[in-house]
Amino acid sequence: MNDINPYGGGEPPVYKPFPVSWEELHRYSKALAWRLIERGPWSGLIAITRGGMVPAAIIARELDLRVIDTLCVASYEEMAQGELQILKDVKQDVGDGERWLIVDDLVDTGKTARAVRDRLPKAHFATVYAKPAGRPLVDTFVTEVSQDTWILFPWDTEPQAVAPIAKAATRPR
Ligand SMILES: O=P(O)(O)OC[C@H]1O[C@H](OP(=O)(O)OP(=O)(O)O)[C@H](O)[C@@H]1O
Ligand code: HPA
Ligand SMILES: [Mg+2]
Repeated sequence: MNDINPYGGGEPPVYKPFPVSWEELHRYSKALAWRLIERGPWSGLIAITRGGMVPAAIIARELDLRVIDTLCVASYEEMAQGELQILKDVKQDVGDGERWLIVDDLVDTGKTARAVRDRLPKAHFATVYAKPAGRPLVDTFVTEVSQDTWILFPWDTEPQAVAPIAKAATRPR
């Protein structure tokens, strides 16, 4: 198994890297929009910052939604999960969230989704990617990846040279 911790330092968690390109993210976000249009109509969309803003923009365009709000949540510092902080609440009067769509890039442990659902219990929670621990908290998603996967989003990565697999596999760690 490959292991990654692109940020270096400390005890690196061992994950399978799962790189995602802009094109893939666009395609999967559009696939999510196809699933969501059948569940509408929606009063508007709430993006969970920051990762949710990219799929939210694509979904809002596809579903022709123009009322967009944000719920600003911070939980991870690089790859380390910290204490979840709600930095800014929804500004729009959305009540219990009924007929509102919440969009995030992924659910991992489900901690973020649980905090958001506690605030907006009737809203529809949608993500592009889901790991098994968080999957029960999502109403609609597109792609499941294993819990020991780290999804590398295009905004967190840049192309760089890598050793051939044969050389990397024999290199002492
Ligand atoms: O299911 P969980 O274990 O809670 O993890 C999922 C959340 O973690 C990431 O956000 P992060 O807090 O890293 O902030 P960011 O969106 O600004 O990158 C991701 O965008 C999800 O919102
Ligand atoms: O797999 C992931 N990738 C990027 N950000 C994340 N935040 C929680 N899990 C992940
Ligand atoms: Mg996030």
